[in-house]
Amino acid sequence: MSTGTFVVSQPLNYRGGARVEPVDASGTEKAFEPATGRVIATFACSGEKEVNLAVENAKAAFKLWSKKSGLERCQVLLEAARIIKERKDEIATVETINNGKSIFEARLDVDTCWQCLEYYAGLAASMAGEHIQLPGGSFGYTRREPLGVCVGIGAWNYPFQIACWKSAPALACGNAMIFKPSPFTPVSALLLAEIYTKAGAPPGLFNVVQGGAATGQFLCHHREVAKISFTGSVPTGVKIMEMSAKGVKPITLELGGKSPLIIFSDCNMENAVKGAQMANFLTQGQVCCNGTRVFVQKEIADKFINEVVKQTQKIKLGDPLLEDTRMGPLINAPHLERVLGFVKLAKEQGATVLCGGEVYVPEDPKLKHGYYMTPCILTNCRDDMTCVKEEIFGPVMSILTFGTEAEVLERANDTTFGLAAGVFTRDIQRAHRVAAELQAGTCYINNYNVSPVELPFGGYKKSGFGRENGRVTIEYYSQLKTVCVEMGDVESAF
Ligand SMILES: NC(=O)c1ccc[n+]([C@@H]2O[C@H](COP(=O)([O-])OP(=O)(O)OC[C@H]3O[C@@H](n4cnc5c(N)ncnc54)[C@H](O)[C@@H]3O)[C@@H](O)[C@H]2O)c1
Ligand SMILES: O=CCc1c[nH]cn1
Repeated sequence: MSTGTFVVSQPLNYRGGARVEPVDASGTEKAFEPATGRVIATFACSGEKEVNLAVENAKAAFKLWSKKSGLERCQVLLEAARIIKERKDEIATVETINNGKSIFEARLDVDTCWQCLEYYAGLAASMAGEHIQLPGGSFGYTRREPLGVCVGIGAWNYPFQIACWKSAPALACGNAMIFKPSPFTPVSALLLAEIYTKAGAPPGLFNVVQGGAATGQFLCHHREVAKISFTGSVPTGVKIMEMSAKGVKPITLELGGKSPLIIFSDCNMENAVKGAQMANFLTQGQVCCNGTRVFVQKEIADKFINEVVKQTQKIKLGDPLLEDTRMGPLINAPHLERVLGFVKLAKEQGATVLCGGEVYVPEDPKLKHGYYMTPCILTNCRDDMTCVKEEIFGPVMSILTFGTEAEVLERANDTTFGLAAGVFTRDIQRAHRVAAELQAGTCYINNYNVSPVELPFGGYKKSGFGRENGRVTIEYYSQLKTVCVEMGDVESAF
C-alpha cells in the first residue's frame, strides 16, 4: 500500500463479532490521511440505539467469557497476540496512513501491542484470591472478579496501541469491552476487533462504536457500563469524571502533560541529546508524556543546544510510509495551525527559534496538501511563557537553563500536570534522589519515552489516575469479593 491510495469501504462499527453500520446516528465524521489531506472514510457517529445494542452484545459475551478459566482466556489472548505479530506490517501501514506517524515508529507501536496481549495473557492464568484462616476453623477467601462491560475511549495519537492497552487487561480479567476510538483515527481498532474474533473471543466481547463527544456521552451514561477507561485531554477527562460520578463508576484517566526533562552537566552528552529528541519528536511531538520542558544545566547549555539543533535538523521529514522517513505530518489542519500558533506566541513572548517551527511542503506533489511542519527548538524560554506552561502536542522543544539541583526540582514540579519526567546524569545517587522528588507517574533515568508493557504507566496531579500496563492494572479491571465461612455455630448477639 502506498501513500494516497487507501480508502475505507467497509463499515467501521463492530458488534456481535462482525462489522456493522450503526442503526442510528448522531452526525457524521470524515477521517483523513494526514500525509495528503485526502478523506479516507466518511462514517456515521453512533447514536443511543447503537450504543444500547453494543452494550447488549457485550453483556451476552460477558456472561460466557467471565465463566472461563484464566487459562482459557490466556489462550485467546495469546492467539490474538500471535495474529497481531503476523499482521504487524499491515496494521502499522493502516496506522501510518490514518495517523501520519512514520512507518518505522508505527511498527514499534505494534510491538508494544502484541507484547501487551502476551503479558496480560500470562497474568490471566495466574489471577487468584487469598485464603485467610479465622478462629475456630472458620476461614475466609477472596475472589478477584471482573467488573462487567467496560468502556474504552481513545485519543488519536496511538490509536491501535490505546485499544490494545485498554482491552488486553480488561479481557484478561474476564470483562467485555466497547471501544470508541477518536473520530480522527477510526480505522485500526477494527483490525483489533477482527483479530480478537479470529482468536476465539465470543461475539460481542470486543466491540467498536464510532463517534465523537455525543457517542462518548451515551457510553459513559449507560446504566450497564461498569467502568470507563479514558485517554485524552484534561478538559474531556473532567467531563468523564463528572459523568462517572453520577453513576458511581470506577474510571481510569490517562490525560495530558507538560513533562520536565532535566539534563545535568555530568550527563553522557550523546545520550542526553538522543533522549531529548525521543522526549519531543516521536509521533510528530503528539505524545502525552513528552518531556517538552528541557532543563539544561548552565555549564553545558551551549554544547547541548548546538548538538541537539544539529541532530534535529537532520530528521528526515516527509512521506510517512517511506522506510527512511522519521517524521510525518501532524494529525490535521486545525491542529497544525494550533501548534504553529504556539510557536508564534513563543516568539512574541521573547523565545528564540533555533530551528524549525514552520510549515513544510514536501517536493512530492501528492503530499502538498499534507499537514507537515519542521521540528522546532526554542531557547531563551522562561517558566512563565505559554510554550513552557501549556501542552502544545506538537514537535516543539522548549529549552531552559538551570543552576542547582534544588532550583531545577522546584521549577520542574511547578506545574498542574504530572505524567512523566526524565533525568540525565552519571551520578547514580543524584539520579534516584531526583526521581524520588519529581512529582510524576513515570520517571525515566538516562532515557525517555520507552514503553515496556511490564511497567505501570499513568499520571500524578491533573494528568490523571489509575494505571495502564504492569501487574497493578489488574486491580483497575477487577473487583475483590470476600467470602466469609463459618465452621461452627452462630454466636448470636440476641
Ligand atoms: N496519558 C495518556 O496515556 C495519554 C495518551 C495519549 C493521549 N493523551 C492526551 O490526549 C490528548 C489528545 O487527544 P485528543 O485530542 O483525542 O483528546 P480529547 O480529549 O479531545 O478526545 C479524546 C477522546 O474523548 C472523546 N470525547 C470528547 N469529548 C467527550 C465527551 N464529552 N464524552 C465522552 N467522550 C468524549 C473523543 O471523541 C476522543 O475519543 C492530549 O492531551 C494527550 O496528552 C494522553
Ligand atoms: O501518548 C502517550 C502514550 C504513549 C507514550 N508512548 C507510547 N504511548
